[in-house]
Amino acid sequence: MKELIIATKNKGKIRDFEQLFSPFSIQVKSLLDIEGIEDIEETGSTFEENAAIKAEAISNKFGVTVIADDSGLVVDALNGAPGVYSARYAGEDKDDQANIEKVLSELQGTSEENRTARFVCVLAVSQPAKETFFTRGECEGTIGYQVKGEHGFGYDPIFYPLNSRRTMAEMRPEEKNQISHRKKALDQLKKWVEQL
Ligand SMILES: O=c1nc[nH]c2c1ncn2[C@H]1C[C@H](O)[C@@H](COP(=O)(O)OP(=O)(O)OP(=O)(O)O)O1
Ligand SMILES: [Mg+2]
Repeated sequence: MKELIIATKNKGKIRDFEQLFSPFSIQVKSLLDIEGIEDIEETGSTFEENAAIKAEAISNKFGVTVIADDSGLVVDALNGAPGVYSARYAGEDKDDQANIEKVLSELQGTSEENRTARFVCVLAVSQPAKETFFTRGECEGTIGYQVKGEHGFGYDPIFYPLNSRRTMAEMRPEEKNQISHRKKALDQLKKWVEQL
């Protein structure tokens, strides 16, 4: 089976990608499969910049094609926060629960119609001797008032996709992967993936 390296250490993303790539018969390899990869500092101020930093660091190190995913939650009432800082919103230790609590507390007193938000996923593709390119997917929704659901990761337990009465964490992985920002970003890579 063909293999593709995704420059991530996030187990939730890895599970999403394993499922999203399985129809293409592509085996996903992550940074958890390769020993001794240090955390890559995400010094950019956009999803594109951070995705490129991650993809190029690993692609240059091994001389192979690499995809990276930089993603996050953009909340309108918080002027776009946590955005590119989603993973580190409540501190450097990247604690999903603490991040969720911080978003809910910042939104205290914000009415239902003002709780609009979207998940954004930018994929960067870095190939030897080629220029890095990007795709982007977004999933619109609203932020709830409490955590609900056991599936998924990150902010899934407080995110209601548009027209859904369930949070993303209440959906089975196959359901999430039909509507997610990650799925939409990967859809735009379909032609490229098929020629791998
Ligand atoms: O489908 C999702 N469902 C829920 N939450 C999500 C999703 N997609 C991204 N998120 C959140 C998780 C994390 O708080 C941030 C990503 O941060 P981001 O830097 O891209 O990833 P990360 O540091 O966890 O792993 P890595 O950089 O190794 O890929 O957005
Ligand atoms: Mg990160």
